[in-house]
Amino acid sequence: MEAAQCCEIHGSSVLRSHVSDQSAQMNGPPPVAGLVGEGILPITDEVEWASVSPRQITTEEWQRFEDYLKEIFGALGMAVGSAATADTPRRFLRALFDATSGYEGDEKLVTAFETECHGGSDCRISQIVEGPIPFFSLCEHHSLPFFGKAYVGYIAHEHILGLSKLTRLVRLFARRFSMQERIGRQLAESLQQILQPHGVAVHLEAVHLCTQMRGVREIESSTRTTHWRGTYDEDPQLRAEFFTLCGQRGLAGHG
Ligand SMILES: Nc1nc2c(ncn2[C@@H]2O[C@H](COP(=O)(O)OP(=O)(O)OP(=O)(O)O)[C@@H](O)[C@H]2O)c(=O)[nH]1
Ligand SMILES: [Zn+2]
Repeated sequence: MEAAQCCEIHGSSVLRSHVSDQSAQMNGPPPVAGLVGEGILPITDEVEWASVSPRQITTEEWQRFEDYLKEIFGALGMAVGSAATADTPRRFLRALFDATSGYEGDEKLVTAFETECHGGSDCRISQIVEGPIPFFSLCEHHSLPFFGKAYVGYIAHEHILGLSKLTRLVRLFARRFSMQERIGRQLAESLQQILQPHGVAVHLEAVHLCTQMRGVREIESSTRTTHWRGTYDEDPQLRAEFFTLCGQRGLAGHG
């Protein structure tokens, strides 16, 4: 289905972003890094994704956190101090820091290309759908993982995004303490802002360990969320086509 009035690729890079270096992340105390603010991203010709509130953990704080964890793990029953567990607090902290790297932004996130859409009926483009994009997040209620697949679609107007940037955008928002609904909303809102497309569609399927390994201990169900903007909001046929393009790959983690 031809979904909207639009475009062919014109070819110039028009949007760029910048954020701090993350290369030292896995090697001990984390570097100072920028924090992308909650919600909508500021989009201008020179996109700045960073520097809202740096994540700063000093060497002293890092050591203190390791000590807290050693005490907690020990109280829970871990044989702390054995050859196998001596570094567990440090590993755990690093893993948490890595899992929340979305707060630091992504310096390679935004490269968009101009299209030739001028809104005329002779200028049309169909849906662009990327997925499944695997993601991992931590629920902010229990700090336990939830993970699954994201599908992101849009109908371009004057700009399209480099395909890899859709994956980067999913990970930017997922790799934080979050909620599934928020990740979907942030994806929809940021794409709307970056590209000002005719429409945006976001579908997430995930399983939440906080409902599987504890609490209700429900291991069969998954959680599916959708967010629609623009033409998707108005057109059920477009939404149906989006799901067809997603391929109905099955439940999170099995697709
Ligand atoms: N809507 C939504 N809820 C979530 C998400 N992640 C976790 N939750 C829910 O957050 C709720 C927190 O509820 P509480 O009653 O405060 O916590 P709890 O006592 O641990 O609740 P139970 O998990 O039911 O045992 C739970 O129902 C979780 O299932 C999410 O991404 N979206
Ligand atoms: Zn939870």
